[in-house]
Amino acid sequence: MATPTENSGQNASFRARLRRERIALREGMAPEARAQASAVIEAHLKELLLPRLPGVIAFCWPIRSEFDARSLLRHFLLDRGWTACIPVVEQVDRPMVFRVWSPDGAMARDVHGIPIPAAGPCCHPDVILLPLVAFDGRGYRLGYGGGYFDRTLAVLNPRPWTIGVGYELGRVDTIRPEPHDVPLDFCVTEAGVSTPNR
Ligand SMILES: Nc1nc2c(c(=O)[nH]1)N(C=O)[C@@H](CNc1ccc(C(=O)N[C@@H](CCC(=O)O)C(=O)O)cc1)CN2
Ligand SMILES: Nc1ncnc2c1ncn2[C@@H]1O[C@H](COP(=O)(O)OP(=O)(O)OP(=O)(O)O)[C@@H](O)[C@H]1O
Repeated sequence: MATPTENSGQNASFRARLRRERIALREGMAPEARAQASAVIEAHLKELLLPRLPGVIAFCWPIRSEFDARSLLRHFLLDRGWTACIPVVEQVDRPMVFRVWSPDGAMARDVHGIPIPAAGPCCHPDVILLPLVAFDGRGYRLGYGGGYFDRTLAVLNPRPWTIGVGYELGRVDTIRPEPHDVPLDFCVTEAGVSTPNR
């Protein structure tokens, strides 16, 4: 029988392989297919968010062909009273902080080279849009393997609503969750809004 160390080693290589595979699939999407799926995702996010009272919403600056939430924010949320913010990695392997973003604000880069607002107050999001590399039916997600969202959700009090956002090509039977993985409240893809079944 495998020891726990062997199991966690196998899990780590399974997750690393899944990440590589699903990032490659996403980056290989045809531009028209991505645009079409993105428009549908945006419509589903509107269904989910617009009936709510405006609050503070966190999103990630899109990299590596992730869904781009900026049009939703610019055209539907900011002028209805929502405030947008972006997670900032200030220190490697530490929880992230959130910095208010506005469309015309200056940008800088975090320690991983991801665009972040150059300045601006910190805030506490009510809702977070989390990019998905892979996800499963129980609402567990894989990102780029930094553990940043799990670390951040472990310390955010009150806990924001978490909405995983990605393409159907990220869906898998199981990401093989580990004890630190925090499940999502919702997953939104071009196939619709799903409430994870746990
Ligand atoms: N657009 C976007 N921004 C985001 C996230 C995300 O998923 N998407 N994050 C979600 O949590 C956080 C950053 N997560 C990261 C997790 C791991 C690595 C990382 O290990 N980078 C390696 C190089 C990776 C590579 O070569 O591709 C490194 O910097 O050494 C970077 C960022 C915050 N910002
Ligand atoms: N709450 C936590 N406290 C301490 N370490 C953590 C915590 N959450 C995650 N980690 C560490 O981060 C590592 C990477 O986590 P994981 O593989 O879940 O990343 P990910 O969810 O894909 O990344 P990201 O959130 O950055 O997109 C884990 O192996 C674990 O060691």
